Amino acid sequence: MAGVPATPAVPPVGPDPATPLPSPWLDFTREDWAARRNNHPLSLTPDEIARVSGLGDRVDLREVEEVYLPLSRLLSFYVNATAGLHRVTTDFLGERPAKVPFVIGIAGSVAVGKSTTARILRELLLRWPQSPRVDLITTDGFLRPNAELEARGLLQRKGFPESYDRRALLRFVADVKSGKPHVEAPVYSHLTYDIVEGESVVVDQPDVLIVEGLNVLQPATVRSEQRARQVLSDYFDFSVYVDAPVEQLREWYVERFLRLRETAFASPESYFHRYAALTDSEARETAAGIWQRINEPNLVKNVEPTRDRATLVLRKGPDHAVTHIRLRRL
Ligand SMILES: Nc1ncnc2c1ncn2[C@@H]1O[C@H](COP(=O)(O)OP(=O)(O)O)[C@@H](O)[C@H]1O
Ligand SMILES: CC(C)(COP(=O)(O)O)[C@@H](O)C(=O)NCCC(=O)O
Repeated sequence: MAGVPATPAVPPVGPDPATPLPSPWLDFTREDWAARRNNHPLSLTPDEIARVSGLGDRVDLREVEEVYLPLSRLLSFYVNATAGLHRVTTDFLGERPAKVPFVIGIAGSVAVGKSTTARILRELLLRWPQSPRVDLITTDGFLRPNAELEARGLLQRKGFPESYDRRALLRFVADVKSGKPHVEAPVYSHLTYDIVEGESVVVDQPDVLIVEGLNVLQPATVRSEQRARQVLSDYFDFSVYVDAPVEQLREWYVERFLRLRETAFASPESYFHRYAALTDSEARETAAGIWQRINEPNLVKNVEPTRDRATLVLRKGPDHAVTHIRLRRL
């Protein structure tokens, strides 16, 4: 028997929950990204080669030219465009334009290369007329002193969000961003493994401030932060997450530890002086233990979940070579 024609399905009202949202990202292979240089022919000047080489003999100049130089170009466009936005807003308000620094956040795991990325970008940003003064700050200066961490049972949680004075960090960046002169930040020593009492660094109305640290893209987690309704990244004009597979990170951490054993740990002043006498295999085991106890759990729980909040993700493979780049377009 011929069946009764089925009632046509009524399409649901509103977006189909099964339809994926458009991706907010533009994805580039390293080759695609390097080809951006064709639109903006760029090469390192002899001066830049000298300054970047001074950052460490392991930094590959071709990598700098193909990956970081185009990024510094893109950043210089953002700095210009942001200054333009600021100008129209002050015009609209009838206010006198004040100098407002462009703030860049750099996030990622311990040992991924945040400090190196920050230092390379600082050197390269200096070439653009928009950014003659670039200051760099690391968030380790806002770690709580060891005595306080110990009293709170947090000495084995260095680098976790709760080990920082996040309110002081937020205030510091807010002050710099508001154009305040002479803003001071505390200083952390990797040698003594503690805050250096009585020492500070001063940031004095730069054109660009780079803020580098594990947790710079952290959302509000504790109640007092949720009440304050402000987080550090609210003050960022651009942010970079430096990314790499966890096995690779573990290896870089262990390698760096082995190198430090021959250099910094050898100093009697070093908190880790006792590690200087370790054999190779003992040193590897010690480093892998610290990685597994502290840095990897922090990466998994607190750092990596912030990756998608960044404006740009640099994904690295072996030898710190950047293999993929994602740029937020929405
Ligand atoms: N682009 C790079 N090229 C070569 N080596 C790098 C690069 N970035 C970082 N490294 C090396 O990797 C290690 C970790 O880098 P570092 O910048 O100290 O990491 P983080 O600040 O994220 O802990 C260091 O030994 C550094 O010399
Ligand atoms: C100092 C750090 C917390 C990094 O701080 P950051 O500048 O990213 O805020 C980290 O490098 C560290 O020392 N972690 C403790 C575990 C370890 O000894 O590796």
